[in-house]
Amino acid sequence: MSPVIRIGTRRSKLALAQSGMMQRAIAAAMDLTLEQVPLVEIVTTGDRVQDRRLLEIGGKALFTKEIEEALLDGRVDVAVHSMKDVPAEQPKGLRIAAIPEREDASDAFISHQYASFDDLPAGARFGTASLRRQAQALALRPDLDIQMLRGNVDTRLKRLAEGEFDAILLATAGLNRLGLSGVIRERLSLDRFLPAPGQGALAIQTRDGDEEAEKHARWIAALNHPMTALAIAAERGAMVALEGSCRTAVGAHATFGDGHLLLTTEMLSPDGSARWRRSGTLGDIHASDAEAAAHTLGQTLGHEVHLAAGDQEVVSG
Ligand SMILES: NCc1[nH]cc(CCC(=O)O)c1CC(=O)O
Repeated sequence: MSPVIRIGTRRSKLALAQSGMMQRAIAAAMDLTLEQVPLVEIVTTGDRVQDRRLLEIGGKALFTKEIEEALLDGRVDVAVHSMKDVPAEQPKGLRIAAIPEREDASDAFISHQYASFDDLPAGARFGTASLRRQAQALALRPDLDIQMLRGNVDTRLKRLAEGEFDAILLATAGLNRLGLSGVIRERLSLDRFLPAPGQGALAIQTRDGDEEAEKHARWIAALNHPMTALAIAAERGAMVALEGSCRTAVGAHATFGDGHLLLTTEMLSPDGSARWRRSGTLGDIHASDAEAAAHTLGQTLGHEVHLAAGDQEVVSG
């Protein structure tokens, strides 16, 4: 049987786990076989370059660019991304057709010797390449020795196992999707380690335009989880307002309670010595324009954080 929808994916284990989940969901929703929804592996610059901070080689679009090119040329019909890695602006001709239900948004603490973040001894070697995780860790524990740690999840766990670090942080969602939740020593509180905007969620991207592509987008829309999409709209609104520079440590997380969407967003100085945070709520979450309102809430709070940080030195290096 010939393919009906081809899914472009990075070939890291995490990307394959995530796109495999979506392959099964799409096949089930459309009553297709898995062979009719094949995975097409694409190597991205972000996968090839493992030794420098992403922002030094051009930012997070490096994980999505080659896949988006394949989508635009019609080599694939759908792309599955970690929401966290999707830049604020969609390239012309592409759109996010669905945001499935979010996994756990938290960060996970992983260590062989220490059971929790608070158990780390003075000067412990703490591996991360994320400015946000670095700043949040230093805000609580300025004594930590932050060390550069890039690479996919397996590489990071291997380097921890080899004794290069005392502890590392990884997204809980990625570990859960890989069946590696057993390595987690502590699920960090969302309050102390406010996640990256979109952490734990996936984005299903499609092409605009021709009738075939529109048909795919309508099918894919069945996988959208409206409450997740609303939370993501708010978090990404904050991200847009805060990302004046890619050298900032930014967190944003939205949750639901009492019929309200609650958003918290923050920016930190890279050394964690300063932290600016705002929270706000959106009441009418079932209104037809709720997503736009959530995005506006995010932008407003992000802007307030930006103003509060003012001319402070939030840029390192
Ligand atoms: N930047 C890499 C990346 N992009 C998405 C995830 C995890 C999965 C997710 O957040 O949904 C990870 C790895 C990590 O931060 O541990």
